[in-house]
Amino acid sequence: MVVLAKPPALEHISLLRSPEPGDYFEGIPSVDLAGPGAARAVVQACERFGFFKVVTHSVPAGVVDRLEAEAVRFFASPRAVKDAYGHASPFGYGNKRIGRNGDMGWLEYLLLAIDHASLSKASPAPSSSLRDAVNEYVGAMRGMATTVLEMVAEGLGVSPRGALAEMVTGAASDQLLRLNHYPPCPLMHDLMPNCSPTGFGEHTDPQLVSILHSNSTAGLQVALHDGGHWVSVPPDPTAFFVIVGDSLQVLTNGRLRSVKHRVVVANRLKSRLSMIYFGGPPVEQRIAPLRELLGRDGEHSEQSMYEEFTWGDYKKAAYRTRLADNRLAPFHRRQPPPVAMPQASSSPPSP
Ligand SMILES: C=C1C[C@]23C[C@H]1CC[C@H]2[C@@]12CCC[C@@](C)(C(=O)O1)[C@H]2[C@@H]3C(=O)O
Ligand SMILES: O=C(O)CCC(=O)C(=O)O
Repeated sequence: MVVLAKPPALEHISLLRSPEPGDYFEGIPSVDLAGPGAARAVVQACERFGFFKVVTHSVPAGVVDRLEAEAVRFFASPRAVKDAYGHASPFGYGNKRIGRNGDMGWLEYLLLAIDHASLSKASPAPSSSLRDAVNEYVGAMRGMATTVLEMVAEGLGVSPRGALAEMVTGAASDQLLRLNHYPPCPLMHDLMPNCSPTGFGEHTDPQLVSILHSNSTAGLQVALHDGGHWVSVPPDPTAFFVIVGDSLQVLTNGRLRSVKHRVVVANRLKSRLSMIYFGGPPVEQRIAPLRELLGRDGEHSEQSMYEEFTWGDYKKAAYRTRLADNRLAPFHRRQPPPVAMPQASSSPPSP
């Protein structure tokens, strides 16, 4: 048996089967947020996939292009310059290491905290032009997150319509932006053409919603709720992708489900560049199913599937986990014992 050694740069990075052209999944729902029936379409997509594509939106191309150009410039700068922006812990520049517990991927990134509507002082800004581009981009993402969450509320019959949206746009909300750069890895493809390095390992996002944009290099895969198969998402730099997070799953008592996703670095020539906005609530926010979804006026048709927690509790627990862990599992309520059927006195004893 021939055992091929992984190049040292790839040590600790797991390999995935290289996707084939036929792996592109064409069934990802597309939603025009301004179109008729958008609220229903958003809820349906979130229930079925926990993921959808926003096709018609009002984010000017210039806002995306400006941030993308800043990101390209930053990632092209010398390593020493990038390292000056901190080894992401959690904010700042990170290279291969994700989180604190040993996860590694074939990428470099800049993870930034957002205070209300602009880059937080806790996040180092590589340049004032990058800071401006981030602030402008985050403004657009907050707008889109608001629309999406208002539609979720409307589609589920929750009032007020802003109940979910205000959790991520209020002054104390906990928002993040990550710029990811996945360089190609031709050496790996020469060694093992059927395998590709993991760019970003499988995980669900802890927040309510995440909004992803990428250039035209493929790599994103999502796990289908129906069967758990991994499918490749066709890239579309004119669109945005909305990802349901764990907190929205709990707030809707499991009606909308967070989606597992990952990135595989399969293009041997071109970098993938992605920008992802994470909409999280204030630290003190109680995360529990919305009252309307548990039945009204004491007519308790449905019980909460989760133990109650705050976003602060969840985040603290999340930072102790590995990327692929199921972070909601510890908060799942155990099913109440089944109610015993009364025995009819005339029934014969069971054998
Ligand atoms: C192993 C990790 C890495 C975490 C924390 C912990 C579990 C979940 C990861 C994420 C996933 C979504 C974005 C992020 C920013 C988040 O909020 O949770 C990530 C964070 C990080 O990259 O630092
Ligand atoms: O780069 C991508 O397409 C996905 C990135 C991602 O999942 C993340 O940054 O949490």
